[in-house]
Amino acid sequence: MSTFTLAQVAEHDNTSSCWVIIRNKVYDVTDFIFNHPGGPQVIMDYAGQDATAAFVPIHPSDTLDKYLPREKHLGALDEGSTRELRAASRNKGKSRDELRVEEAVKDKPPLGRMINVQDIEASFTSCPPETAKEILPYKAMAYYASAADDSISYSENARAFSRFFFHPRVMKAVSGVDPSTTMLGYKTSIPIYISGSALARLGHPLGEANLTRGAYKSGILQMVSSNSSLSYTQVAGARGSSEQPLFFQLYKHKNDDIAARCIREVEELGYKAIFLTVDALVPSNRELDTRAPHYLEEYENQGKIIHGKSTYKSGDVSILGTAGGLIVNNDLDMTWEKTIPWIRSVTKLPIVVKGIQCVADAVLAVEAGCEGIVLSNHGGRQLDYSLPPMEVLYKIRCERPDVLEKTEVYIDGGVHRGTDVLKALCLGARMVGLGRAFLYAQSAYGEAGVVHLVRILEREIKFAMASLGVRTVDQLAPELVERVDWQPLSPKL
Ligand SMILES: Cc1cc2nc3c(=O)[nH]c(=O)nc-3n(C[C@H](O)[C@H](O)[C@H](O)COP(=O)(O)O)c2cc1C
Repeated sequence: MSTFTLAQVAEHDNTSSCWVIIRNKVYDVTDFIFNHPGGPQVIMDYAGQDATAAFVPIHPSDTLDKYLPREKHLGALDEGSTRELRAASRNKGKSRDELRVEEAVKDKPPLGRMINVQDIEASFTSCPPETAKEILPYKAMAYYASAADDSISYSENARAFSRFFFHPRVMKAVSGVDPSTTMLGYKTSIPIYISGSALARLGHPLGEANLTRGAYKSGILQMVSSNSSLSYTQVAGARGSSEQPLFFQLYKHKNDDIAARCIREVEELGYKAIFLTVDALVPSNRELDTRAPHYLEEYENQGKIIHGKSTYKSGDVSILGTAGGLIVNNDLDMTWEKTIPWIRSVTKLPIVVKGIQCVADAVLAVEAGCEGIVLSNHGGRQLDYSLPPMEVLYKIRCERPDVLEKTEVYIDGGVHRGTDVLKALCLGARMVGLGRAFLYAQSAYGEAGVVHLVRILEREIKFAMASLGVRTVDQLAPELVERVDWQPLSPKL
């Protein structure tokens, strides 16, 4: 095997020839941008250098084997350079942000103090530290919490639930309330699932494995992101048993062969359904995330912008942010007529379309024969001012209730309470997904946090079901909720 010195790698730091070091191995990533989403970060920021620390939390361990041709795996660093890198990393010291996180982790409240979903999420500015956002490295917080433009859809997703009130029924037998149900035929202990969200390892070294194990222990279902930070094999390997169902969220690659390989891979690994994401094909404007490197630079310099020394020069603003690079290869030309039959030709797995934002598309998904749809605006992270999914669900209930009979309808975005879940089920949703809440729970408390989050929601759901006068989820009906045209005095955000 060839060996290289640090100086030799450093020579290749231009756009016509980009080499990087990852875990002491040397790779030529010049064309990587074209082959794998996520390439751009490595190329732009780490050409000629050691990219390990930036690469590892974002890319699964099999990324380079899968997407970078063998001839681009150049060899290893020589022994002297490896020692030099090791010494440099020992001497580098901790960043101010790393020290802040260490302190926050020490002060983290015990899990038992977390009595609702908001406790786990907590605000980034709350003092003393109140868990997830505080214990997250700034970059992870900015990526997880960010939303599009002015975050209007993000806040309204949650607020929409405040416009729905219950008509509880009394004198109904409700002992032994049972919130279990099924999704695509797979059993779940409560009607919530983990919605596929990228890069769980930014928040916790075990990342998606925390979600998978937590889902197993609490008996709920998990959708795994195309952009998970563990490989699809590693996530499947984290299952509590080979019977534990996993669903796969697909960003369809523009190259059909690469997309087909991905679908076949997850089918062989035992994933049970394809959730095709259709609402986030192009990078969106998430300013908290875009600003994160600038914020960190100032934070590390105790608030000072060191002019002339900044790594971020004028005209250098990239809205790609932490994950923009992950979706640069998406198929932008998907259609109902072409894409759904194409996926059917590749796999026998059920197809669910994730990211339906209006009644017309819900109808088209049914006509295309999809086994399910997710009403979602990507947690308000894509197109600001897209309607809250709860309002879309209400419109479907009013205008095309047949959709709710013909396919399974799921909803996500802004869900924080058991009552939110039940309002959606009353209107005809079968299941409700949560994205950020699970990322925060696993970041702050690992697998135990995931189980705890499910327990919180289970308690709230059971309480609300009994109070509504229903014993099983199939008794939740539209008559039990009413949409009001006024807003509570302090609607939740
Ligand atoms: C950090 C983050 C990453 C996400 N990554 C993906 C993804 O890779 N694929 C996808 O279809 N949706 C992704 N989503 C959207 C979620 O699946 C889900 O639709 C959304 O988070 C629901 O809103 P909530 O966070 O308010 O619960 C992501 C959401 C977040 C917050």
